[in-house]
Amino acid sequence: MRYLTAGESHGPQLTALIEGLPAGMPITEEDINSELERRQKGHGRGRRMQIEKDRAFISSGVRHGYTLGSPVALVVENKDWTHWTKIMGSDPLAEDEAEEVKRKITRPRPGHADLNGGIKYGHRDLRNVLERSSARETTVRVAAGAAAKKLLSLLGIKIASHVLEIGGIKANPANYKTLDELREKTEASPVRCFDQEAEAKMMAAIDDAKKNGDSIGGIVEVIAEGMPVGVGSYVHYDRKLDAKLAAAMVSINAFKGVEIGIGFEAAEKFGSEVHDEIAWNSEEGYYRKTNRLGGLEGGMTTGMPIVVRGVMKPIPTLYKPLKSVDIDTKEEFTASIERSDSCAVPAAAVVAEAVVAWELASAIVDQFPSDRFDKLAAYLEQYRQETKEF
Ligand SMILES: Cc1cc2nc3c(=O)[nH]c(=O)nc-3n(C[C@H](O)[C@H](O)[C@H](O)COP(=O)(O)O)c2cc1C
Ligand SMILES: C=C(O[C@@H]1CC(C(=O)O)=C[C@@H](OP(=O)(O)O)[C@H]1O)C(=O)O
Repeated sequence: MRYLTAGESHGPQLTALIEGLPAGMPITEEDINSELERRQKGHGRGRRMQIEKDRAFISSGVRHGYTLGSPVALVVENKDWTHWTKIMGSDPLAEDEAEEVKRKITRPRPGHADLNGGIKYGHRDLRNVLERSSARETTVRVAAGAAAKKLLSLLGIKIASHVLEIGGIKANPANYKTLDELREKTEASPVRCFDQEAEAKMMAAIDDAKKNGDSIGGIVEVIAEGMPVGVGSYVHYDRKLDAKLAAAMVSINAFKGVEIGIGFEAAEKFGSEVHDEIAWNSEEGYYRKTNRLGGLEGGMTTGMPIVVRGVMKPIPTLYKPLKSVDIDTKEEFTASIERSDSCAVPAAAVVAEAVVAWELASAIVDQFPSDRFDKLAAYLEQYRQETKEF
């Protein structure tokens, strides 16, 4: 399975084009819209989120609520577009109006793609870079992820995400019995945090950063339960599922690191404290007595919950701006900004959930017979039984 996205932050629309969803899988716009709504929430978001009301339109590949096996295209309109029709229009501009219409940007923002992208593509108007490098694109990544989540849920695989840390405030380890309970608690939290004490402190930290014209980052965690054993492969570097998950997480705007299972903590432990002992019973088949390796060994699923964490750097656009250099005059300047998020970690947790869902669904579709959804579901059921008795 694969997907591409298109669209500029202030252009008319964003699109995700998905190939490989099995035919005959039930899906509705509501399945996608509920995920889009989750991504828009979170304490610390800026004024843009008050303008947008993200809704997906399924423009192809689905008929009467079922996938056709043909490419699925998902379109989300940018409501802000109405304010940018001239600035972002595709029609050529008359020479005398060009400069004033374009809202040309010659001042690259530290921490953004502006300068590198301008140099690479030869754009002296850095708007041509920032329009696409903006995290607005994560809207349609979440839309594609929603289709993947639907496939997973129909195959009995659950996925959830939550925030572990914001601006140095750490949540106590989430203590939950089921993923549904984790989800219920974190959905109700303005920072998607299970620990209510930490939640209050995180919100205060976001408010403080905003008051000081600054921004903060944090850590999110994604957990998926119910993956069959042996998804992914050890035989080639590019078939290892842990590698795909790591790439997917770091591909999210502002994500700078990934951990699987106990992650970096493994560096300070003995092997006997890290590796998960293997056991078997007739009900579950093989299982691990612990899950410190986060459901992945040798680039394949173990059948235990998949646990992936990602770290998001603080948002780069600051009301207390950093210094940079104007690419036309080469003079130093201090940037002035109109609007920005001060913390988008809660929203990024939803994006992380979407990209992990995509990689898991994709690995399943690529590994098992999947032209037809009913055949895939039946095959997977049989495979699960076989792996239990192996
Ligand atoms: C959900 C989300 C919202 C974001 N909002 C902003 C924002 O309002 N302002 C900003 O400067 N960066 C924001 N970012 C981060 C930038 O898009 C990102 O740092 C930039 O494109 C450079 O990419 P890099 O940090 O991955 O190198 C956001 C990221 C995510 C995931
Ligand atoms: C629009 C979204 O996030 C945007 C991501 C973003 C950036 O630089 O990444 C900058 C801001 O956009 P604008 O420049 O229009 O104020 C955020 O609002 C979104 O998440 O839907």
